[in-house]
Amino acid sequence: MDPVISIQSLEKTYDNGFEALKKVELEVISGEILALLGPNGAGKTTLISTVCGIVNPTGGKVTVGGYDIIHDYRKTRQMIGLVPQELHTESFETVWATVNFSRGLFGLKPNPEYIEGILKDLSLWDKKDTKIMQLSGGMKRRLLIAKALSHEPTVLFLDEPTAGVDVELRQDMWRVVEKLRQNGVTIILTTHYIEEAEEIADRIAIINNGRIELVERKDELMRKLGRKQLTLELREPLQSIPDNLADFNLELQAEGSRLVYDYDATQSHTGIAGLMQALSEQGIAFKDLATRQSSLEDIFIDLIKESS
Ligand SMILES: Nc1ncnc2c1ncn2[C@@H]1O[C@H](COP(=O)(O)OP(=O)(O)OP(=O)(O)O)[C@@H](O)[C@H]1O
Repeated sequence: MDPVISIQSLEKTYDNGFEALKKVELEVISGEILALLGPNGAGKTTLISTVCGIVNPTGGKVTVGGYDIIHDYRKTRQMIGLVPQELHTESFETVWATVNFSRGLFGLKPNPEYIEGILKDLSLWDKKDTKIMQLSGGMKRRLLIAKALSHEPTVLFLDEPTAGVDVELRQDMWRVVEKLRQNGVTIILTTHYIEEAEEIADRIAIINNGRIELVERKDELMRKLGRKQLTLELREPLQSIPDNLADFNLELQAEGSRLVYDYDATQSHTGIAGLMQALSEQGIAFKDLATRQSSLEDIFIDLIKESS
């Protein structure tokens, strides 16, 4: 599959000497949704801003659609839409004028039908004549997306799109993202809500301390690193874990009334059959059982812990 963005040995050292990106390598596949995850200060915004031409790299090479972001910056910027974290203007302009103006900045002919469609998708159509300064916080976020889409980009960056937004806006956003994906737009998003990435991303990239730690298809990542837990609610509480169960990775919880077994779901022998037999030999009966698959969030936390 063709990469639409190719990042090679990308480095960014800020003026104060801080190395925010350290030889970052990443390829973004055309038409995918890539979630870029990482703790605060990991370098997510720096990476996005560099690809978008807002931050100058100090080393390496980035191409978008085959064009170099420095030598062919006009071409690459034309292809990219960026939804930043916040809108900084308190303008007297109307929503309609602002979004059309954004499109004009890219030298494109006016396309009122297209802009109308975006505003409708983002539930902003009835605010088209409202001045920006009169919009609520949530509406300003919607406007940021409309502006980013005004020039019909083929690559869209969303930096923390759902931080602090209400459920309705979140749902609207994901509906728009889904529609864009169906139209072949490539989407790169950063989020602290890992369950969101789990829901919508095709691939996950994890960045930590300015380095890409891992890039993997989401389902593959969950399969490889996902662990499972079996929880048994015991009929009678145990004081301690009996000796014949010592080989199993067990934990006693809830004052001895709950036994939790951690196992690797990818192994052909999970040990569950053996555990059941050992329990029955000990006369330990249970009244209920449940299994739980580790979430992307669990995996993420473990990976970050390991690498720091
Ligand atoms: N202009 C700057 N000058 C010096 N250091 C900077 C500058 N901008 C960012 N940094 C530092 O670079 C590192 C990466 O910042 P960046 O904003 O890219 O992280 P992030 O992953 O987006 O974090 P968050 O999740 O908090 O938004 C941080 O340690 C930050 O303090």
